[in-house]
Amino acid sequence: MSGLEARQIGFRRQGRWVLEDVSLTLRPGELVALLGPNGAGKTSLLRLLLRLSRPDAGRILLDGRDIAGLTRRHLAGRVAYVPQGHAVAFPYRVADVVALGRLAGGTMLAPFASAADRRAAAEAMARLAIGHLAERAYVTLSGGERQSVLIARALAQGARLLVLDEPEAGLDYGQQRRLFGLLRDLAAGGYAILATTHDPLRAARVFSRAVLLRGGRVLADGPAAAILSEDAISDLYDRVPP
Ligand SMILES: Nc1ncnc2c1ncn2[C@@H]1O[C@H](COP(=O)(O)OP(=O)(O)OP(=O)(O)O)[C@@H](O)[C@H]1O
Repeated sequence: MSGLEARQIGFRRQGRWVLEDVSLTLRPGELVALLGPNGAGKTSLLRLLLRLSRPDAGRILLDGRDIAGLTRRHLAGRVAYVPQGHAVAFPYRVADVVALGRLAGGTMLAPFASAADRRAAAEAMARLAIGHLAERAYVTLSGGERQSVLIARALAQGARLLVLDEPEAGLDYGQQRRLFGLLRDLAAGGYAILATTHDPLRAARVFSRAVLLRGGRVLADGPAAAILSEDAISDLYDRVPP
């Protein structure tokens, strides 16, 4: 299968299963929301998919191959991570932060960006309409601008699977609308996108699929509009986990 697949993942921390029997697929063209109350295990799952942690049970496959055996370069060429904009503070110009994506994908030979790297970074910035920020220092940007830069960095990386951690955090309404419009366009263009979100009502409208996680287990997985009913949302957030 082309894409990412978690098969019956288990993840233990301090003698407790943080994730148990979690299966999930992410295929080209899908825009998948990962929802769940605080502590449900969303971040832990993202970290496993990005190979930042190793599962204690089950396997994670990328294009049918276990990610445990892939080179860092191969993985970064396929899967890009977009952290929360306010969580990272690069001490660089915006154009350099975007070009860092080329380094992650192994297409840029450190420490200098080639003409092709600069072109890829410029294209990604144009796509996010942030070309005018290229010479600004990243740390001086607003939350929305930072989020756009981090998505541009992921696009410059060349990976077609994007994993985003609460991309709407800290963005005003207009910026959120533009962000989700962009994610939809990318999915329509064949990108596979998985994003955590704390906004089930928007997820029902915008995402093609939703995966509901509670107490480290998958509660539901299916078409976002169908499974994010009012009852399902209150079941997800209002019931105390076992
Ligand atoms: N390294 C660790 N050691 C101990 N407990 C951990 C560790 N990592 C995660 N946990 C626990 O696992 C559970 C899931 O955490 P996780 O951060 O994945 O949840 P989350 O769904 O992302 O929550 P939030 O919405 O608050 O960000 C929490 O109870 C957390 O305390």
